[in-house]
Amino acid sequence: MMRGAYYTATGNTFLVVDSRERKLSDMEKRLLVLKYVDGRDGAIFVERDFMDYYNCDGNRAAFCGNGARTYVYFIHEKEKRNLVEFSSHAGNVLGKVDDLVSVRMPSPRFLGTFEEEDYSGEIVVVGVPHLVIEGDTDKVDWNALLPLRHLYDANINVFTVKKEGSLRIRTFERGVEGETGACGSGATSVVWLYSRRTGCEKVILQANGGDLTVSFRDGSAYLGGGVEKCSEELELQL
Ligand SMILES: N[C@H](CCC[C@H](N)C(=O)O)C(=O)O
Repeated sequence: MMRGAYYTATGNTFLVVDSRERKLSDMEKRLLVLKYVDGRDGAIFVERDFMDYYNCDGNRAAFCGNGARTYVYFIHEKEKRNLVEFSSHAGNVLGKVDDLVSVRMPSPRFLGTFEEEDYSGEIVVVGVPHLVIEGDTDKVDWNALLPLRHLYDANINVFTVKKEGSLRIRTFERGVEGETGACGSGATSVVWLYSRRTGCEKVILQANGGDLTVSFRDGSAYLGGGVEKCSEELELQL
């Protein structure tokens, strides 16, 4: 019997499966995702020292920043540890619980710029690919952006600078195929570009589901924010 529960990380919603005692096959993971994610954005498989992540469409993604923060929160809850180190398909992750739940993110990689009819921006990988577009977050037409979502097989982030060090961000997530409450790797992609442009080393992002903080220290990007458990424990039938 596998046990799980639902969590939200700044509005990014997840099924968390406690797989510390029993590793599941890819087929078993896909089955649990399609059966139990039930409208959340994805599923986090908490394995011993490893996080596996699936989007709600049943496909694996290499990384999930808010998912990594939820992994850290889960281990903190169950094993009473404030420092949590684990690996993922995008490399090792260091996590910490203090007033925020924070993780060191995979190093951002710049892939280039894009220029289409009405939109232009940059392509950044933070474990997973993101398009970053500076624009009016009050007037986002996701339907008009769908061709870009598929052309680059990437998540799409639109951001506005509210004031120095304070951004508004909205994200359309691959594998959810819709706008989510927040996206940690997307937030990190946006801030990495903004920081290279302005030198700003700590940024608060207002996502739909709450605030995320991205800061840079010793060349690494750290993502911080809240995490909440929002259901009782469930018994998951394979
Ligand atoms: N919400 C996640 C991103 C999930 C990535 C997934 N949507 C994909 O790239 O396939 C985050 O907080 O980083």
